[in-house]
Amino acid sequence: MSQACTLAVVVDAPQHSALREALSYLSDTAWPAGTLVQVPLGRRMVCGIVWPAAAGDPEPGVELRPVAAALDTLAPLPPHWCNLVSFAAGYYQRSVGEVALGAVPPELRRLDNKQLALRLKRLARLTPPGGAAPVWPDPTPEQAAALRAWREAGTQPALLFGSTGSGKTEVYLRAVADTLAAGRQALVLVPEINLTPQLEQRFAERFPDRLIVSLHSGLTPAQRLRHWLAAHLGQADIVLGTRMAVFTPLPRPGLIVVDEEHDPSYKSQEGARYSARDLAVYRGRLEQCPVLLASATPSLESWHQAERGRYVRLSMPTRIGGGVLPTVKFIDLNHVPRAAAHHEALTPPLLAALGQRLERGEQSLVLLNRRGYAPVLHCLECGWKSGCPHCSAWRVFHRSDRSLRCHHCGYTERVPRACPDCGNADIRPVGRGTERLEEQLAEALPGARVARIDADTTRAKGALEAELGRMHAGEVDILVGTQMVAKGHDFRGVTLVAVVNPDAALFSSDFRAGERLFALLMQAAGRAGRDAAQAARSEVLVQTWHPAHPLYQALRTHDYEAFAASQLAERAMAGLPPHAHLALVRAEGRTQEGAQAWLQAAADLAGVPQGVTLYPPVPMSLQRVANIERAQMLVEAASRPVLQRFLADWVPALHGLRGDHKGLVRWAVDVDPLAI
Ligand SMILES: Nc1ncnc2c1ncn2[C@@H]1O[C@H](COP(=O)(O)OP(=O)(O)OP(=O)(O)O)[C@@H](O)[C@H]1O
Ligand SMILES: [Zn+2]
Repeated sequence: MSQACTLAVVVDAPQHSALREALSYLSDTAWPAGTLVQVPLGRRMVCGIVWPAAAGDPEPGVELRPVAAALDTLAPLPPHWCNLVSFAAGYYQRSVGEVALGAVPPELRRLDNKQLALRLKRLARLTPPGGAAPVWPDPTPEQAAALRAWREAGTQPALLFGSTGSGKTEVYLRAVADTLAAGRQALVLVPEINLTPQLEQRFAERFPDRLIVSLHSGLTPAQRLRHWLAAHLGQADIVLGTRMAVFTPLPRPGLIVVDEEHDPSYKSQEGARYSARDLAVYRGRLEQCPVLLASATPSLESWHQAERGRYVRLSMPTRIGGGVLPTVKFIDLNHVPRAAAHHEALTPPLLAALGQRLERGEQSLVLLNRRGYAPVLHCLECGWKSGCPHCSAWRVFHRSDRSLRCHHCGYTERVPRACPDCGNADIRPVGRGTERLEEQLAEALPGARVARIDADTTRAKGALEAELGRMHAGEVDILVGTQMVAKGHDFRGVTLVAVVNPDAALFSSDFRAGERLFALLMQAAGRAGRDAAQAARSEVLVQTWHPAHPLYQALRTHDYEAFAASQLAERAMAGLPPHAHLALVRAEGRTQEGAQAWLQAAADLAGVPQGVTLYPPVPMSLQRVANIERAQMLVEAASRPVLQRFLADWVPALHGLRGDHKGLVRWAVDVDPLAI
């Protein structure tokens, strides 16, 4: 057989995770970069992608093996796609192969040319649904100005900073229309697609003659493959997806929208811990395509970029219809009778406000960011608490199935009838979660139609859509829920948003906790008074022990800008992002000492350059999960390039440390971590 050339191929090989670059294979065809291939690795046959890199010289004495097969029925992945993947792998310190193969549908890896040809043929059946000619509302003056400024911005990233209910969606729908008219494709990223079934509907109505596909983890493997192929082959004009969709190959990219760009779910929490928002901005630059970030509460990173003029800021302070934002009031728990304040989530003023909405036939939203019935069970006799035997956490009491469940490792048991330690029958729930709150509301307000939305009530397929549908149809008076109810919904009948007690985040050790809480409360507040006719009597009630806290005062005046300015000033003083750049090295081991010893050994390997600080290893705040001890070490640098250069030198060497540390289970680097 003639073996004409050597190809660089990336493979996903977890057992060789130190293999960060491409491997060399022989091939008698010079497959172009971006071609999927089957190659031998050890004794296995694995899927790989031909990479646009010079194939390295084989080590002397090593015989190169041939490419076994190429999936050449598929158009090669475009060069920009390969560049994006290479960048992401380098930036987040993972192997190119892991990121590359992780970004193609798993189904694709299993197909041969014949099977793929069949799928491609079936793809022709994907056609736009058609439908009535769309009705486009006239843009408001603010929307029109934002669009003008966006068109002038060209390929400079834009931050669409618009109040909740200011009609940001309408602006990017128009931007998408521009893009399609220019013959290009639009990629629209949203935090969680299931939370916004309305959005897909809106896109379908506006673009009846265009093929719109979605990409998210809720699809079947076959659907995911079909949608991905439609995007890659240019058949789909619009791709609507969650963070994973940032890697969708597009032959004619013309626009990337990142809606609710502040949302933490854009940052992956496993594998390559990438930020889809940051990669979207990088991708825009790479492909010379505009990027539109939208939020009422931008991340401080994006806000900072807008302040520095790197992003064009498009402001839309006014709500559609001219409605005002709801009045924010605080229920000072210090002034509520003590028993009521400590033991009941529902203070008399809160119940009165809810009762008033019931009388008027208006809807209320009650936010409590903790699911389950109670966070812990407690024995009044001996002090036993429902700890998880495998984690440093309490197990949560779920009343619906009378279980004690660990939310970290999943360990579940039936609730004991009596205290497992002393046999006392009087064990009680302490504190409350949404399940208990729902029960207390139903008791306190007989006749009210109370519903609940959280991760427990929405596990079944279609359950969330059904509940949201009932809410939109006015069949629910009071909706209780976690942060899921605060996001993006265009509820028309809500005039009261109550927040039971969000204080914990005020005193968190995590420097981003304040930013997250402020965004959550602003977003929750944004669900009230969206119908301009009801806006003036809409209210937000926050129950708190600290009504004078500056965060709450900024919330009272809906003043994101003041909040952002004070936070950024604090972060500048403290040397925190976006004024500094962080990475976390995490180690998990059978013992805490083992995990920390590995981190210490890693630190000893580092030649720490000027501008980089390496902090000592410490236990993570949730120290043990599923019997694994966790520790972390913070790396701080004055600038992004300094951090990147340091990590690029240091992290590859850490792969060699493993052998000396038997107690180590795994380790990983988190670049730009969300929480520390
Ligand atoms: N120009 C317009 N004319 C009439 N109605 C509009 C216009 N623009 C938007 N709307 C309507 O106003 C409501 C709020 O718009 P939208 O949901 O886009 O707000 P948003 O800025 O995305 O809010 P949030 O940040 O809270 O999600 C929607 O019901 C939308 O249909
Ligand atoms: Zn556990």
